[in-house]
Amino acid sequence: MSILHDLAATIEARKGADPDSSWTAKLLAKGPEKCAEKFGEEAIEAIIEAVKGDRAKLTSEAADVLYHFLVMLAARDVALNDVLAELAHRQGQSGIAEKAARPKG
Ligand SMILES: N=c1c2ncn([C@@H]3O[C@H](COP(=O)(O)OP(=O)(O)OP(=O)(O)O)[C@@H](O)[C@H]3O)c2ncn1[C@@H]1O[C@H](COP(=O)(O)O)[C@@H](O)[C@H]1O
Repeated sequence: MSILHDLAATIEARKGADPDSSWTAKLLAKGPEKCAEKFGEEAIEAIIEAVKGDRAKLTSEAADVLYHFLVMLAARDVALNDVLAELAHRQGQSGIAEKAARPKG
């Protein structure tokens, strides 16, 4: 099992846990909108480090992004495996070819 799967399982197990004992439970208790907002904040922090070019800080912020991304998915009951299956489905398909094949309008 990958670290992302382990983390997703931990997050899932925090649903309904005591918000005073777990950051994940606290975040989930605030609802999916707050989880999405927090993900957005973390993404912006990662963007700032990417623009600055500080690789160590970008690495740390990227970890925050991945964690909060998984919390956001869990808040809306979207399984990590479904996201990975979507990525697998896209494998071998060029992004340029996919865009060109989209219906016009
Ligand atoms: N990977 C993480 C992880 N990354 C970041 N965070 C927390 O996310 C929070 C938000 O980080 P910020 O720096 O943005 O916090 P902040 O600036 O105080 O937040 P604001 O008040 O500004 O909104 C911090 O409390 C971090 O500790 C995480 N909390 C938990 N995990 C994982 O989730 C597991 C379960 O954690 P608990 O749910 O707390 O038991 C842990 O064992 C870890 O594996």
